[in-house]
Amino acid sequence: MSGILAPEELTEALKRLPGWSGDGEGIERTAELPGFATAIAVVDRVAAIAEQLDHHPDIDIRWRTLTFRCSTHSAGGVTARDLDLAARIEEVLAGVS
Ligand SMILES: C[C@H](O)[C@H](O)[C@H]1CNC2=NC(N)=NC(=O)C2=N1
Repeated sequence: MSGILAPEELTEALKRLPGWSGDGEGIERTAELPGFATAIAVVDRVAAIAEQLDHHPDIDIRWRTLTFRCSTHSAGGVTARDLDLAARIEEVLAGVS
């Protein structure tokens, strides 16, 4: 089981995740894609990764703007699993924009 990150650990981790911000409650990033179809393709790839990891982000879809929010519901905060998921979301975004 991963535990909730200490505030200093979270601050350090966010330095390695440009574009992501957050606090003990969750981390998030917004990304604007070239269009709606691309945004949905990103959501589809992230969904496959989330199923693999058994760890799922909250996703807000507004036309071509996506907001991903990662927190570990069962732990009530941000854990290493959220950092891993955020890094994987970054890989997907890097592949399309
Ligand atoms: C049973 C299953 O492992 C849990 O419900 C998982 C699924 N995905 C999850 N995703 C996130 N973000 N937090 C969780 O606590 C969580 N729990």
